[in-house]
Amino acid sequence: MSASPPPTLVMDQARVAYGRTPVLERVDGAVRPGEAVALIGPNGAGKTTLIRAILGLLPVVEGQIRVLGQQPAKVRHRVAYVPQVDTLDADFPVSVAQVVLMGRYRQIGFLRRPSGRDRQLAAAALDRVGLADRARDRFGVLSGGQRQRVLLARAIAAQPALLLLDEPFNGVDAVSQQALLDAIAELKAGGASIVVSTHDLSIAHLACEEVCLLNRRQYGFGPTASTLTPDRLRATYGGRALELAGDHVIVAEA
Ligand SMILES: Nc1ncnc2c1ncn2[C@@H]1O[C@H](COP(=O)(O)OP(=O)(O)OP(=O)(O)O)[C@@H](O)[C@H]1O
Repeated sequence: MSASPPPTLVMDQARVAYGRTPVLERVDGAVRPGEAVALIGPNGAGKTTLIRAILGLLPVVEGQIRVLGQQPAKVRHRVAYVPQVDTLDADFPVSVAQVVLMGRYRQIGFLRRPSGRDRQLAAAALDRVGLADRARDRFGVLSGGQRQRVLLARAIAAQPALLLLDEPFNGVDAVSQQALLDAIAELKAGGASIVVSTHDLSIAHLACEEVCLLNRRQYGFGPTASTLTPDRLRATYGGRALELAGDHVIVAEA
């Protein structure tokens, strides 16, 4: 029997702070190649903060976070990040193809010209999210869901070992949601590890082997089906109303 591969991401009693203010405590867990974990928690729980710590942009003041066995900042070139789409300036005058090609810059360096292979990888990534026909369009004319798919294509073009997605399904229609889910499944099949923050628990059931329940500290980390229990969710969300719909648990935000 072959040993399972080492985890891409390990969090060990991690505590993350903005200056002196701790935002997250006792975060623990591991994500292996080909697996995805959903970060679940209410507004202000610290999901974006954890993503920023995994990127090496915020200090881990106690415990540790390791990516590919190293400090996050040292392996930043192996990690791709898809920010919340509404944090971006849609008026920036750049084409869809140029946005995707930016995913190659960490590999090629900002001063070198992209090679034919870089352009091929970028074109294949745009095709993967179903937007090959929009390559020449200006990024800003696309819908929010389409922009989210372009940003995922930019991340795919980087061929990351670890992909971090911050609420990629917010305000996205069913077509874009399926395109994002398909692309995530393909990335996992290729051996990438994925961390995705989401308010939509059905996404955790559809796309993630594991979930990490957060609200300033960790309320659970483990296999999706056994960890997303009503009791744990109620604890994570501070007792706010929960509604059970078939397999999916919907949290009604107060
Ligand atoms: N730059 C900052 N300096 C100080 N505190 C911050 C900073 N950014 C965020 N915070 C605080 O950290 C806490 C967690 O915020 P974070 O954005 O990580 O939550 P989140 O789970 O991603 O929320 P949402 O679901 O609303 O995006 C919040 O209380 C927020 O006010």
